[in-house]
Amino acid sequence: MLPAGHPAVQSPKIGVLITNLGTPDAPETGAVRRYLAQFLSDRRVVEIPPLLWQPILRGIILNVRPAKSAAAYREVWGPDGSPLASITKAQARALQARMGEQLVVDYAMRYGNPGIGEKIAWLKAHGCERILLAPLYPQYCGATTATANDAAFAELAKMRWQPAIRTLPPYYDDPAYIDALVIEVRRHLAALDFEPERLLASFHGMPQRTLDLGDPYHCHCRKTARLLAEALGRPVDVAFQSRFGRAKWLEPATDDTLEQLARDGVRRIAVVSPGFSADCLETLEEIAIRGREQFLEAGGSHFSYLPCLNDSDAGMDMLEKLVRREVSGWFAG
Ligand SMILES: C=CC1=C(C)c2cc3[nH]c(cc4nc(cc5[nH]c(cc1n2)c(C)c5CCC(=O)O)C(CCC(=O)O)=C4C)c(C)c3C=C
Ligand SMILES: [Fe+2]
Ligand SMILES: [Fe+2]
Repeated sequence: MLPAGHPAVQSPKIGVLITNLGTPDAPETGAVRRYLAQFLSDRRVVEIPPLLWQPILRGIILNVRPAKSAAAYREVWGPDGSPLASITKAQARALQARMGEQLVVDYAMRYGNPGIGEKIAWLKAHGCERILLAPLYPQYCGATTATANDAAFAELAKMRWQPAIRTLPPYYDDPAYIDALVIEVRRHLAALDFEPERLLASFHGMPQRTLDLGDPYHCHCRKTARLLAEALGRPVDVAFQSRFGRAKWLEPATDDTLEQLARDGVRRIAVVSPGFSADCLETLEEIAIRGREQFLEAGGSHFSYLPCLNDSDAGMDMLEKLVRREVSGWFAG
């Protein structure tokens, strides 16, 4: 109890920084090259010694890939820019509206703009003495979750007077997340004009070596899919997309799986990407455009890509719940 007449303890201002991977500023070769140079120089993403990797990256990849990727980005670019950027911005806005003045909500990107360091500095300058870092990856991966936190801590390393920090844990098996997926999958399936024979969950891949070294990502993806299948009461197939480079990646690969299913006689399929909190190049171009072509060319007749949680009511209910849980210990009692 506070002594009579003692002013109530003031809660310090709390910031919430949601982060995602990042995206180029424009669907043009130069912008994509700058983005890929930053992304693929991250040693959490490509774990090849820089003396070996940088000549390959600068000599080959950054000369060949940006033009191809820019063309893919143009296929999905919207009036508000890259889908990943516009959806992440909408999520931050919706979360701010739900939290009211209790919290300052902002968003940042690990690669490209707006950067994580700049937003941490901004939140601190605007009086946030406590900041929740929320990398929006349900499944933990060193190449996504950890590197987002690294970028924030690199900014803190420059500060004499740091804010206090919490990081959002992975939420791959959190009932709030599974519930949100179930609501959205059911809603989108109900709107289809066909009944899919199979539901495929396509997660972003990573090198097999990362799993062998102890990264929990693969296990997290598998558990999400199992819980989703149990909650939906129907089987969910799992595959890993977006293979990059020559090393062995997690299997089965989404493109091979789509072709194989069609060859095996599956005609109608729905694909969902539970590992992406926002639709992006990897879902809208690789799955919804190219995946569809692959499946139909291999003999399928009906294909539907079910959107990510994005800023849907169910997705925002989940995010609000996860964030409230993390910051609740920060309010003066
Ligand atoms: C959701 C989790 C993700 C993991 C795990 C991940 C690992 C990973 N990615 C690459 C290489 C690339 N990824 C690219 C795009 C991209 N990746 C994710 C998410 C994860 N990546 C997202 C959300 C996006 C889309 C960005 C957008 O602008 O919409 C790309 C760039 C696109 C391209 O040129 O094709 C590359 C390259 C590696 C090597 C890796 C694991 C180590
Ligand atoms: Fe990726
Ligand atoms: Fe891709």
